[in-house]
Amino acid sequence: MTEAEAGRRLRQLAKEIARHNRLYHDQDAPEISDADYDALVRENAALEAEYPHLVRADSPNAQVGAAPSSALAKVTHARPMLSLENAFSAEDVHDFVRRARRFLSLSEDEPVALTAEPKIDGLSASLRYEGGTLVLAATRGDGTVGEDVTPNVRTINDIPQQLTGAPDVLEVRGEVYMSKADFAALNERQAAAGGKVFANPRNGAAGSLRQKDPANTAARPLRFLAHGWGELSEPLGTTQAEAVEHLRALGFPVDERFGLFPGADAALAHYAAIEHARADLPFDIDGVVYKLDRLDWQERLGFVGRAPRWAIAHKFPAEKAETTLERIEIQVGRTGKLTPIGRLRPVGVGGVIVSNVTLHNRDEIARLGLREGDRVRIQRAGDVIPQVVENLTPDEDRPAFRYPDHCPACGSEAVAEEGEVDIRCTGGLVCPAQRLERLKHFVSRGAMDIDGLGEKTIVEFADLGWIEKPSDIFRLGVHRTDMLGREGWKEKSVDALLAAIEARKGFDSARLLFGLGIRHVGIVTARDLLKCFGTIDALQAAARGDDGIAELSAVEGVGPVVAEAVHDFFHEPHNREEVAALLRFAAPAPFVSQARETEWSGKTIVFTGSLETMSRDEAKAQAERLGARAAGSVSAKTDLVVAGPGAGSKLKKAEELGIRVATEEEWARIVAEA
Ligand SMILES: NC(=O)c1ccc[n+]([C@@H]2O[C@H](COP(=O)([O-])OP(=O)(O)OC[C@H]3O[C@@H](n4cnc5c(N)ncnc54)[C@H](O)[C@@H]3O)[C@@H](O)[C@H]2O)c1
Ligand SMILES: [Zn+2]
Repeated sequence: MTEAEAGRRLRQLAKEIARHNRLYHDQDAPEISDADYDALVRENAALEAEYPHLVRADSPNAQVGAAPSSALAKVTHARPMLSLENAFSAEDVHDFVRRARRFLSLSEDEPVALTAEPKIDGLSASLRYEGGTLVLAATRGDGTVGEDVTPNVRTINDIPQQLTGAPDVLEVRGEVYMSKADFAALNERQAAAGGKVFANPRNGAAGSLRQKDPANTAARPLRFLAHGWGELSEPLGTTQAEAVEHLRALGFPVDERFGLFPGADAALAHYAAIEHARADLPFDIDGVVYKLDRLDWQERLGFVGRAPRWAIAHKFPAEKAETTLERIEIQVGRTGKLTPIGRLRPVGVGGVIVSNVTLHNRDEIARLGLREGDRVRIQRAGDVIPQVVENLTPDEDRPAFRYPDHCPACGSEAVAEEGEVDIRCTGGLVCPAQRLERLKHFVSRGAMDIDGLGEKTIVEFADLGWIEKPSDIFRLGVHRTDMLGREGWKEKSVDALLAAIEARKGFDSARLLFGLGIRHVGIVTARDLLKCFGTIDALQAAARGDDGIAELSAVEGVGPVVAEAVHDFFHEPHNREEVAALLRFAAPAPFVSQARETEWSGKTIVFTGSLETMSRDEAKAQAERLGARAAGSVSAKTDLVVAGPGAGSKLKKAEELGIRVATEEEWARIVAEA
């Protein structure tokens, strides 16, 4: 590599690592595995070692975490909260001890005692007690400035609010984490409620702690383990082990596997024991942390860059194995996304038998050149789904795996959106894989709003084969007698349901169009489209015309991505048949714009963060009724930003541009008063 190339690569790495730091630490939504992330960091460190004069001011090597979120108040730490240097082998650990010896000028035979304990995969928190009372709790943030999470931390049972016999000023540092079982249950609840699903317990814990509303944190089962301290008005002991024992005596949970060892070899044996127990621990760990026991030595060693010289994290290797990829199968998700799954000849990896791997998407299959029958190396890291990391029998002459261009569940065409790797089935209305989601959406409050047709009933009727597609809802009357014969149905409830359905004939055509569930077509876009074309029939004709996409893109408020989605939808014959049936049975009313002339007419409003009393679509519809336009991104032309909890970059941008920001409550007042 030439020097110029090294410089370019270092710049790329700085940018790339900073992006992953934001995704991981700030948004709690990593895109790559920790092992892949660590590889980028190591590549950066190796290049910096080779070209020390090229080390950048924004070197990832000198940074901790990510800047604190603007949604929470900032706290400047009394003493910085650091990261840890990593070791990946026993040799790295011996090196660490050798470096410390040299730094302290110790003789060869002077023993260097080490503590060793699990490295808990959570997020660090600093708890400040004054006069024995918890007064402040903060996240690490970028190490210097963190986020104030005091009210949130008060909801964690493991953390004492009051201490007896503690130093006047005591900052306890440790890990806020979520157990594996609580994490699985949280994700299940989040998925059922259509909320954010977390990649791992660490992200789940971080997302749960960093809430604007502590009531949200209280609803999440968070725990705490102490492993260190910050500012102190008097020392906790003269050694790490003494100080940790002191914290335990004050009432802080300390992991039972914390131990003191006479030297590196004994500490490494403890590492092996912890690694062996790893799968059975109730929480995720990603390594073992060793610390020099003597605090006077810690003091002298101090820290360099972003990490102390007296501690190191010995990471567990990702677990790997080799086997045969027997088949590649395509699954269709609830939202129509096609996902390739690899069926393997079963193989043991780190104590479990693995027979399936995710192959992610079409690009990943192409990148690895995978075909059925290939020998592959697979990796399982923590509790994540195993993945293929290497194709051991690549062969460019054999034909590549043919990725389907039709949905295996319904035969509709499957397409990728511009710039997207995911391939999706376009036959949403008729695809059995997407049936329940589509039906639920169709009858939902913002769409056809059919009373009495909840999720449970939809599942019941779908199982009976009475409703497969939305138009079947309007033909439910033919099953009236059968319905009456079913448990839980009385004449009154059956007739109420049939009347509610009947009442939706001749209903709002924008709501019907929205109810079709065309990708990217929310209620506002549905109105924009109908404002221009008048009826769904006319819209369909335009979408199918020679210049369909261009014609749709020309509509105010509709961009090329939406235009393409609408075009793809009407291109699919299955969908056209279903739309024709719906127009026949539901006979929607022609579109009438409901916008009023108000002080908000012609203004642009952006909604960001989560809204609690209304759906995003309802909020946009409200804006429309005031004659305003709901936009997706903040620019100098934005007139108002309505920000709910969790608002991120859009809120920040609004603040930078000096744009008016309102809470959901204030927005409700604006709507009521306009
Ligand atoms: N996948 C991604 O995109 C991505 C992005 C950024 C970071 N990461 C992961 O995060 C790591 C870097 O994050 P980091 O800077 O927080 O470093 P780290 O998590 O590897 O180590 C430092 C942290 O370990 C914690 N810790 C847990 N148990 C401890 C114990 N017993 N004693 C002392 N400290 C303990 C402390 O909170 C400390 O801040 C990477 O190694 C990577 O695995 C992943
Ligand atoms: Zn399909």
